[in-house]
Amino acid sequence: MTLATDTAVRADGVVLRYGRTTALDGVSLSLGTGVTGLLGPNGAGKTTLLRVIATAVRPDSGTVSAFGHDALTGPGRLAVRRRLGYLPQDPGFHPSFTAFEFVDYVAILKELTVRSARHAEVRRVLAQVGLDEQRGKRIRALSGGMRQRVALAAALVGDPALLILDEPTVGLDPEQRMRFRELFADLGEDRAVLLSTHQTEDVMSLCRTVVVLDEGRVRFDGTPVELAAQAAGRVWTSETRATGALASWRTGTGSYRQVGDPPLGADLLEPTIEDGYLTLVGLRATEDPR
Ligand SMILES: Nc1ncnc2c1ncn2[C@@H]1O[C@H](COP(=O)(O)OP(=O)(O)OP(=O)(O)O)[C@@H](O)[C@H]1O
Repeated sequence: MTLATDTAVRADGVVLRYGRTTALDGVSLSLGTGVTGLLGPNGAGKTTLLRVIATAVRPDSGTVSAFGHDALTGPGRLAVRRRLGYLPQDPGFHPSFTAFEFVDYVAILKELTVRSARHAEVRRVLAQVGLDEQRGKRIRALSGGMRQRVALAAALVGDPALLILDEPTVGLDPEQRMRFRELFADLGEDRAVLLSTHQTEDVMSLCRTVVVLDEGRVRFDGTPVELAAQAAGRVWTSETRATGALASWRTGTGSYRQVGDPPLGADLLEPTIEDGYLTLVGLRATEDPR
């Protein structure tokens, strides 16, 4: 059974504990076609949530479904895995494999059993990430950015309808980040892409929706513009540093840019997505100390 709507993934009330740590504390969200950004401070539960949706770990409670399949049953899990591409933080490279051999190995695990068709698919995904010339190179000889591309190629095998990417642009230089951005935007045109990142610019330029996770809970779920609007009326500029602001720094022009509670008559600025994020996560930290 598949859902008639655009919803690719639905999670409801997902709880996952590691011993005494509650990594996910009742997470609900749904993902449709397009790129969804997942933002959150270190330890917020982003990787855990991606692993749950990628069926790599089972939650203690709650439900997860993808394309209408219950991801927590055996047959449902298999159906989800067949539609899924997952780029984990550590892809488990074997450094003496070539790029081609690694992606081919992943393709075998993805049940592409006919050798000629599988090799054609491996060449296709390596070309898609711009690595056709390097496919015979050993992974140990590739730069960090190229290794990330190999990992992305592996995730793209079989043209999955759901792509889960855990901090794929970490450690990339600006030019490579731009290339990845272009690729993710293309990929998001006809599939659901869930992208965990610390790069608010990636979210602003790419994502249709953004989810902010903090201490295992969804703090925000909306558009990037709506996230920026969380800081409306809370960003201002002044000649001196304000005390008690969430953030305050001297800009290149010599004046201070500040986020927090502005004084009366403050010279307000247009908030960015980063300001919105800081307002959400920073305020929680000061209002609800646990
Ligand atoms: N295998 C594990 N065993 C025990 N605790 C874990 C395990 N994995 C994660 N945790 C804990 O669960 C919480 C959420 O971790 P998670 O890695 O999902 O966060 P994150 O948002 O991805 O962080 P980061 O941005 O640093 O990657 C943290 O407190 C972390 O220490």
